[in-house]
Amino acid sequence: MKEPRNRRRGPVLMRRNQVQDSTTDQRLLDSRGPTDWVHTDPWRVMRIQSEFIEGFGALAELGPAIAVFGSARTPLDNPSYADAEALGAKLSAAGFAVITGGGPGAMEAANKGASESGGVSVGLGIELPFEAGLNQWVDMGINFRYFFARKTMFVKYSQGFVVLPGGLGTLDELFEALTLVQTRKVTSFPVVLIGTAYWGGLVQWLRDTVLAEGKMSPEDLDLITVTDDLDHAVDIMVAAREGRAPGVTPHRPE
Ligand SMILES: C/C(=C\CNc1ncnc2c1ncn2[C@@H]1O[C@H](COP(=O)(O)O)[C@@H](O)[C@H]1O)CO
Repeated sequence: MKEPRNRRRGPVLMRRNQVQDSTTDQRLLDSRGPTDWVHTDPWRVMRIQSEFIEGFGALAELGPAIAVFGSARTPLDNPSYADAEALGAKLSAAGFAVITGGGPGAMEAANKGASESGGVSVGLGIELPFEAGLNQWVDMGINFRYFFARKTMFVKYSQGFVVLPGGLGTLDELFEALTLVQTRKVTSFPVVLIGTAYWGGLVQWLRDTVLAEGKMSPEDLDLITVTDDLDHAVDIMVAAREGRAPGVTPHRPE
């Protein structure tokens, strides 16, 4: 008797009319057919996964790093630009990689300071409708499509946050950091706001209204330092790295 046509797919055996004429590779490489699946959630989940894989892979061996946030609109001649640039240089000199959002303004300045002083200048860019791309001072850049994947990278790979004057994006990053620490979703890390005149009102409102009305704990406020002194900001980050900062445990116990 003639042996029936058969094909194995892993542990599965198929015979007679169950045998497909095409191979798996052939079907993969065939570009004909519907393409609407690229706009479905299961495919998006794969893209999201790939952003985490790329991010974790690229940043895993970065070493100690500080995230610097601040306005995308800070012009070159603004004192905040000079502060961001000097901060990038000082953090590099203290042995930290500098991670920014990779965009213009304060981000560009911090990357410039880090790069020009021979440090590690990282930009985690985000795809935006009006995006200008990664700034020219980013030496290691990753472009994200999803905000939440990008935010995970800031928190996972930074030992502290320094926040320069900024708008809604900067406030979002600041309050996300504080919320993650408050809810113990992340090991406590220092948050330094640069610019007493710019941030003073916000911190006073947090103290006089939010704290006074029992909507937050005093310890949550202890996380924040407001200063005009860049060296003080860097000292706080160094102290946290060495486990010397009050209320701040070293970020990576492992
Ligand atoms: C607004 C303009 C460009 C925007 N480009 C950005 N590129 C990368 N990251 C950005 C960008 N805009 C906001 N961010 C993130 O939010 C923070 C700054 O937001 P703010 O509202 O300006 O304070 C910053 O830390 C980034 O991570 C063209 O000028």
